[in-house]
Amino acid sequence: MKQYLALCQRIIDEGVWVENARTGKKCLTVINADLTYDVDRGEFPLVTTRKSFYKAAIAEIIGYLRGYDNARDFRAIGTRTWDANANQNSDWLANPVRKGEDDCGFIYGAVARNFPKPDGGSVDLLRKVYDDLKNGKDDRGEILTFYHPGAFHLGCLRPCMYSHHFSLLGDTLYLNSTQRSCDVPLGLNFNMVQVYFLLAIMAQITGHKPGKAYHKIVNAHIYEDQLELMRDVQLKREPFAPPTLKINPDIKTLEDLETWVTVDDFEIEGYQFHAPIQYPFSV
Ligand SMILES: Nc1nc(=O)c2c([nH]1)NC[C@@H]1CN(c3ccc(C(=O)N[C@@H](CCC(=O)O)C(=O)O)cc3)CN21
Ligand SMILES: O=c1ccn([C@H]2C[C@H](O)[C@@H](COP(=O)(O)O)O2)c(=O)[nH]1
Repeated sequence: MKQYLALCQRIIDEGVWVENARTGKKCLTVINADLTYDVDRGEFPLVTTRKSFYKAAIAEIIGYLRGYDNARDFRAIGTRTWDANANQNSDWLANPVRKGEDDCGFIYGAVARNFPKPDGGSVDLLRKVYDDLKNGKDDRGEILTFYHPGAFHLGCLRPCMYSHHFSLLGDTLYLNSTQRSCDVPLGLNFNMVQVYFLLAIMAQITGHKPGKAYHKIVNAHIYEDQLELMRDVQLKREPFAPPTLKINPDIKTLEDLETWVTVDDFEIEGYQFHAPIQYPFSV
């Protein structure tokens, strides 16, 4: 939480205004931030200086792991985060590949679970990483990537947190996640939860202890219409101690995650938070 607030303050102190053509808004921007989550100590990086909807963040990443490609499926598992990008982005609405209401196209997990090979067919990247880790193997390339520059025209948005690289040291699992673009007031609130969650759940279903998760952000920004709320409201509040995430111990395999798991298999203990803040969202 302290590192989150420090990043917000750094953007305000050192950020540079950058025009963004896609949203038509200016963003106060810094380049490069490195966050570390102590998954081994169970410190869940949930924002406490406003109420955070962590179940929606978990639902979103479960949707990625399942390879979802439409906002309806994301809603059914507990998040509305893809509604706007699927249905309100004018470039996407005009794209002939869009399959109608709620379609997101070829994005995130839909790419990773069915990554096209240049010589034909596709690879399921998550299955490869999972099978290797479950067998105690780390070939120094246990990478789940959502990034396929040759397929950007087939989806409503390029992935932001686009790469998750797992490593085994003895029986401890580590994760390095990389994010190219980060909406710090809204998106990062979710992305911190997701990086922690991904290491914790992969450790559980592959039978390892979780170590640290390292989260690299390249372009970290605050949109012009979010600045006042961040500077004058959220940053004036004192953070609380981090809560703990409890994961249903019956989740034992990737198949469990793909089939019966819901957001109610994840609960937090000891979450103290300040009042919600509604930040504007840019499509
Ligand atoms: N501009 C922008 N920022 C993002 O963070 C973002 C995108 N676009 N597009 C793709 C996904 C969608 N994400 C989202 C979308 C909405 C919220 C959001 O509205 N969060 C609210 C309420 C969540 C709830 O009630 O469940 C919040 O206060 O955190 C967060 C992340 C993250 N990504
Ligand atoms: O997980 C996510 C997904 C998206 N974002 C933010 C980062 C940017 O503000 C927009 C994406 O816009 P681009 O023009 O494609 O960079 O969404 C996020 O923070 N986290």
